[in-house]
Amino acid sequence: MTNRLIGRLPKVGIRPVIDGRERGVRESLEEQTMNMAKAAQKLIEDNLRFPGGEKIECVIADTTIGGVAEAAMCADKFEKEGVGVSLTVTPCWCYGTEVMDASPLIPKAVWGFNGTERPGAVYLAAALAGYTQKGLPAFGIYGRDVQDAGDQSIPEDVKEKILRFVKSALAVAQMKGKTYLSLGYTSMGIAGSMVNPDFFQDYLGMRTEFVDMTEVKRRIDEEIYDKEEYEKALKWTRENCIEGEDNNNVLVRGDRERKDWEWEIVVKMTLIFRDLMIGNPKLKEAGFGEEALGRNAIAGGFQGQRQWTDYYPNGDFSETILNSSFDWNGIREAFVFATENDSLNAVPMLFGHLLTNTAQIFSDVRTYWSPDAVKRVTGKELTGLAKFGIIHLINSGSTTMDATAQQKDEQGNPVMKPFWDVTEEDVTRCMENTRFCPANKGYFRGGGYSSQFKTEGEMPVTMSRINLVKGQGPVLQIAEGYTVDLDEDIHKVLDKRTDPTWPTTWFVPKLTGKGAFKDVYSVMANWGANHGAISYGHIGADLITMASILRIPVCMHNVDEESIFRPSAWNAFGEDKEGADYRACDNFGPVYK
Ligand SMILES: C[C@H](O)[C@@H](O)[C@@H](O)C(=O)CO
Ligand SMILES: [Mn+2]
Repeated sequence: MTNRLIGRLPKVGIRPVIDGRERGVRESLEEQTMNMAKAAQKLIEDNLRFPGGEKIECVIADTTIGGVAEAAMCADKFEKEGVGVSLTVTPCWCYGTEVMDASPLIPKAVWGFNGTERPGAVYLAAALAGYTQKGLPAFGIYGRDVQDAGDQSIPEDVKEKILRFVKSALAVAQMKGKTYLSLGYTSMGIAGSMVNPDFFQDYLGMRTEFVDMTEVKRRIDEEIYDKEEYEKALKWTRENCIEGEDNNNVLVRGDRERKDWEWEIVVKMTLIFRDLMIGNPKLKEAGFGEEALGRNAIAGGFQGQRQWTDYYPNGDFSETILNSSFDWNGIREAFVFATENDSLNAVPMLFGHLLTNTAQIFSDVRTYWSPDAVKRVTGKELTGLAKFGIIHLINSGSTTMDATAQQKDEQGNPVMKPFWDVTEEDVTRCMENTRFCPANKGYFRGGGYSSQFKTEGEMPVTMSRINLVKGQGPVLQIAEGYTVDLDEDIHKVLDKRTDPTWPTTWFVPKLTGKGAFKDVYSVMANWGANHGAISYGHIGADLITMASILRIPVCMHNVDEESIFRPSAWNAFGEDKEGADYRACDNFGPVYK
């Protein structure tokens, strides 16, 4: 993995299951069944990638599976190969529970060919009944239109479901066994930064590691970082990061000497945060074997406020750099790193990163601006997508530079790309459109630099968030929408009354006219905490699928009902999808408990 995580990348295991009756039936089906497995493999390998850029690998069982012995041989192979996701395929009748995948920890789907010469779909129904009865929820995939027996193509609706399942299940498999690194603990009484090890362990299969912020200070003082990289990083920062206006009162402003020292500290903090997450072989060469190992962290967060920031430069610069798809070493996979150690925002950032392979935005969900309020303070009307009101996403200068909307696709549209598609020009534009302003000393006595920019373009995005509810457990909320580029004269007035040293994204959710999505105000009012994780693209349906694999119910979303894809067992909990989701998640409980 690019970000040097320990452990193999999970593979996708494909199980071609077959009618085991030899002397005619089985033989006539061997080729067609294996071909389905090969077609699924091609579809998956051609379309999906890991966030580190690696190709997805599929493993097909050595033989078709006609009964229990062959199912066991397949399970054995999958275990040796490190399979983390299971897809069973078949065109025909098979012996439901005899050929089933009985491993409780691996997400499962079954694709039954919709033909009529052989009963693939009726097997699917029998198989899913078995999975449900045994408490192993599985996704059922069954094309809408009947295909002829010889047809080896995969219909579009089946493709969509296979890819949605595999993408979500691989995201789940990648988190398992990895770490959330909590640097410091609770920031300003924010509940999400009271990192809950039971949630991580039971629902995500993850470890939580706690490191006191004094460790960062020790590494600064004892120079435990790669000094060569530090010189390179500082030079790059001086040459490429544009220092913004100092908005502090002249009486509290730092002089040039202090500011230069702060730059040095924030660069060191960035190296140290990263090394704490994933280790660094260079530290071993320098005699720090223990520090060289890191903590296998797939996500992390830094408390910062207040003990650290009252005394030392804040984490904004480091958080921005880590969350961006590039730094002094070039273009690379973005890290998932939460401001204020809000682990319940880090988790949806991690979901978004694993589902889209792109950098994630961390923001306060700060203000709902109604059209009337905007008119009152600016004298101007909101128009276009913004006309029913906007939500101000902004945090203390810690957001990924990928969110400047300066990365462009081939048509010149603003996008946020997986790092392997990010170009040098994209990086230059992101940097040119970002200022690093001396931090607001009222909040940050120790100074530091906050990234400041405006998301300058219309992009489809999805905001999400996990909240923990005592007695219920975790719930996920999802709002698909768009970033909007407000007229500069409206933006300036609204931004100035908030904090002109921070990065701003103007967000408009898609409205449905009902419930939490009745209007923009209701979305803001229904948001469960002060933060949101914002991911490029409309990924609500993928998040819903992923949440169901993890047994996390979704309490609010604006995704079309037709795109909701959950294990077939959810149908047994009633026709109202939201209520059924809660009941099913409660019934099956967290996967790793
Ligand atoms: C500087 C302030 O303390 C901010 O960090 C604060 O408004 C928040 O971001 C709260 O989440
Ligand atoms: Mn915040």
